[in-house]
Amino acid sequence: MIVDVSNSNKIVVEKSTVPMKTAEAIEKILTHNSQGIKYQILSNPEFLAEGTAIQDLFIPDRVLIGGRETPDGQKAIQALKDVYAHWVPEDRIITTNLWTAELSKLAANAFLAQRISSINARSSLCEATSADVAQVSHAVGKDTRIGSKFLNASVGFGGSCFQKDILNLVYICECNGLTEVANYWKQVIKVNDNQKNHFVNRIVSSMFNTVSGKKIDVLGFAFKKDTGDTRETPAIDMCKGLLGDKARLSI
Ligand SMILES: NC(=O)C1=CN([C@@H]2O[C@H](COP(=O)(O)OP(=O)(O)OC[C@H]3O[C@@H](n4cnc5c(N)ncnc54)[C@H](O)[C@@H]3O)[C@@H](O)[C@H]2O)C=CC1
Ligand SMILES: O=C(O)[C@H]1O[C@H](OP(=O)(O)OP(=O)(O)OC[C@H]2O[C@@H](n3ccc(=O)[nH]c3=O)[C@H](O)[C@@H]2O)[C@H](O)[C@@H](O)[C@@H]1O
Repeated sequence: MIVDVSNSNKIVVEKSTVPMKTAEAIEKILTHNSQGIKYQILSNPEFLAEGTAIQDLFIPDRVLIGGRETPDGQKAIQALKDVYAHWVPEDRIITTNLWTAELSKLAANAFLAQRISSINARSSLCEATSADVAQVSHAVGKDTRIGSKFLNASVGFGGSCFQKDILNLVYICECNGLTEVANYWKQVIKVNDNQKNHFVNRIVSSMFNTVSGKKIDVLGFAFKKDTGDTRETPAIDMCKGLLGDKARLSI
């Protein structure tokens, strides 16, 4: 499609979160069909979160641009950098090679998800020992090396990206023979699944070990606050668990 409408050299920017080496695949396809036109592919992953999209766009922690380490690649990077320079300070624009940019996006999401699984795993321990997980988070997060963000215990992370991106990372690890590393990341998802089951079990046990025939209202079905997005929301798994015990749900 790009080839059909291109009548001069083009820069193609990858914004979606993609498997590593997608830029290479795009480059091959475009170059193969190029009819003399030159294409530069850039990886410019999106880091916005739902609910804060506009703020994240205007004041991003960083903008990441990956491109080829050739003179043409560097020229393309500079062209995109010039666009962002209209509102993003230069020291927040990071430039790398293509593969680093693609992997950095996956790594960032995996890291965030890992923090949530870490605190959620701790929340089970807190329940077993009468410690207060919110106070543990507060105390741990005060260490500036750790930081306080993304340490809220929850019923498990949801949304369309974290699990998909970790599985993407797992796939890359397995393709490169890094089974142990793949297993490490799989564990983040396993802890998340356990957390969702644990929440259902707690509801059931607090309602005299059965929810059969009982009416339960579900408030807040989206995967997090300030969004109407229900993709991969933990509420789906919770509702399935409760329906499995024949609860009557009102959402
Ligand atoms: N939703 C978000 O807050 C963020 C999303 N992203 C990334 O941006 C990308 C898009 O995310 P969303 O807009 O949420 O997803 P979405 O599912 O709402 O939109 C994806 C679109 O791509 C189309 N599509 C899927 N496969 C295709 C194919 N093979 N060829 C052509 N079109 C195809 C779908 O029809 C759909 O319109 C994903 O890679 C996601 O990881 C990154 C940061 C934030
Ligand atoms: O690649 C993406 O799509 C985006 O994925 C996440 O953004 P998003 O999924 O919109 O939402 P988050 O705010 O990260 O929350 C994800 C899940 O983690 C949960 N969460 C978050 C923080 C926390 O402390 N505890 C916790 O359980 C939320 O409730 C939610 O279910 C990342 O935060 C964005 O940087 C990234 O661009």
